[in-house]
Amino acid sequence: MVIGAGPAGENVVDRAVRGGLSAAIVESELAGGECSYWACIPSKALLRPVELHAAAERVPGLSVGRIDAAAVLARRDEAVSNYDDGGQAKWIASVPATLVRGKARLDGPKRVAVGDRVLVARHAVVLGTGTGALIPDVPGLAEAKPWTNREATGVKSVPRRLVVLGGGVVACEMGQALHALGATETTLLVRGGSLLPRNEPFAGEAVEKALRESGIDVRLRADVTRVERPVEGGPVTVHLGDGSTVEADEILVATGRTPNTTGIGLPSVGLPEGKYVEVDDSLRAKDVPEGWLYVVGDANGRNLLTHMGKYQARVCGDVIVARARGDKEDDGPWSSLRAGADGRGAPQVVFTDPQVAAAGLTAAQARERGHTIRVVEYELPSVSGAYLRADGPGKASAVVDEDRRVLLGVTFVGSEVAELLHAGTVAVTAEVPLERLWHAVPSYPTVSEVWLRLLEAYGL
Ligand SMILES: Cc1cc2nc3c(=O)[nH]c(=O)nc-3n(C[C@H](O)[C@H](O)[C@H](O)COP(=O)(O)OP(=O)(O)OC[C@H]3O[C@@H](n4cnc5c(N)ncnc54)[C@H](O)[C@@H]3O)c2cc1C
Ligand SMILES: NC(=O)c1ccc[n+]([C@@H]2O[C@H](COP(=O)([O-])OP(=O)(O)OC[C@H]3O[C@@H](n4cnc5c(N)ncnc54)[C@H](O)[C@@H]3O)[C@@H](O)[C@H]2O)c1
Repeated sequence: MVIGAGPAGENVVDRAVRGGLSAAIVESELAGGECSYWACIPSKALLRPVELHAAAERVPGLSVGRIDAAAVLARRDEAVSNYDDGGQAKWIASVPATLVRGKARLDGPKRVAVGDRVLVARHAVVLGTGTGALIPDVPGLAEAKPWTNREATGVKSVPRRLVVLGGGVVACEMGQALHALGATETTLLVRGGSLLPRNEPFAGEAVEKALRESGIDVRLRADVTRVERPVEGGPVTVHLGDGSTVEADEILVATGRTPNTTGIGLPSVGLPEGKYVEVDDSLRAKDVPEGWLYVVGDANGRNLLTHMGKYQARVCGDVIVARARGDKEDDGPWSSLRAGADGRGAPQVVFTDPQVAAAGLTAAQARERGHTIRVVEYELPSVSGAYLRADGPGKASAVVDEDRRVLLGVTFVGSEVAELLHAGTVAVTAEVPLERLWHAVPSYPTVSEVWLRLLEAYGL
């Protein structure tokens, strides 16, 4: 029994059925989850024309017209299947698995209640309930009915004046997209001293510079004290600690996520509500007797990314099958029955222009974990391929483990660097020795030649 048909829950079902088990999946909203309708898919549909427009403008000889916001929103609607999950329901049926519509809650060991029905699992129950937007406890904010990722990705009419709270991935991506689509007066109120604080510092700096150059007002160390919206649907005023105010037509809250673990019966199995559910590397919830409860995706708080949730789901489905069969389990770090990649620094792309693509550890994280490291960097415009593409500014960095001469992490910042990332994920995950990486020759003149330049910068 799986609760939540987001990308993580759906993939558990797929693996469990492939392994010979039967499965049912309960969904209270749309099969496909947050990712398909209000997160990854619509946000990237909105960002793609923005990045392409900027890329085309950088190439001498091309002149591109204005972005047609109405056409972009129409394509977004197509990308989210007009908020109709018929295609996903069909896919679940084809697995084959049973889709149960309704809000599920645990009702004691292996028991799942949906309305007045109780379904009993033979082997396991898996939670894949995801997260919702976290609204910080700022006086007046909740009453002002702020936009979350849902309203921002589902935007029908772009507000002229937009204020965004936050400086993480959602704030940067949606701030840039909405600004380019018509929010000419966009202000980012960032609590900390930089954007994208989980990445290498040069990444946040590059995105900040690009946002500022496009006309977005980025205010770092902003202390939001109070929000007012006296008339519903009217303008909103944000008060800051220094006495200044920002007035806008809409306010978007992008200050992180909160797990959907309240009201789903966790106390009936001895677990607290409203927290990420802690799991072991086989995705089994800790402190549940007989180990029948698993948690995948955002709800376990390990890595709030679709691809990592799907990875955990593949592991979890296979674990449930192996345990149902009574197979002997290899529990080594690279066992297919353990989510060993989770703690090594998940690959992630921030789809702004410039993009930020990173895998493994940042230099700061590597130092914190006690590694002896050396960091090498290279400017992307000095790579022939990037120059020919007229990619504009960009930079790559690699964190080298000096004891083992392998890469612990890589970061690329620049136009459309997303597709450079998987080579980095492979090198970091497979712990390819630098001396062997030296023989992986990048084609000329591609942007991938930055790999060669990084190794040369290291001294090879
Ligand atoms: C704006 C935005 C953009 C993002 N972009 C990216 C991106 O580009 N790449 C990326 O990797 N990640 C991205 N993410 C993160 C990504 O959306 C999440 O990591 C991903 O959706 C998590 O998948 P999940 O299956 O764990 O949960 P979800 O996608 O949240 O799905 C959970 C499902 O469970 C259902 N559910 C919850 N409770 C119950 C219940 N009691 N009964 C029945 N059903 C229930 C929900 O209705 C939902 O359908 C983005 C996030 C946001 C907010
Ligand atoms: N392209 C992608 O992979 C992608 C895109 C969007 C979201 N996501 C994932 O979704 C998750 C949520 O993204 P997010 O941007 O909402 O969260 P985040 O955790 O990335 O960033 C939250 C930001 O809000 C700030 N903040 C927190 N509380 C605040 C407050 N009270 N006032 C002002 N600022 C405050 C934090 O300092 C931080 O900068 C992330 O884990 C992210 O990885 C991924």
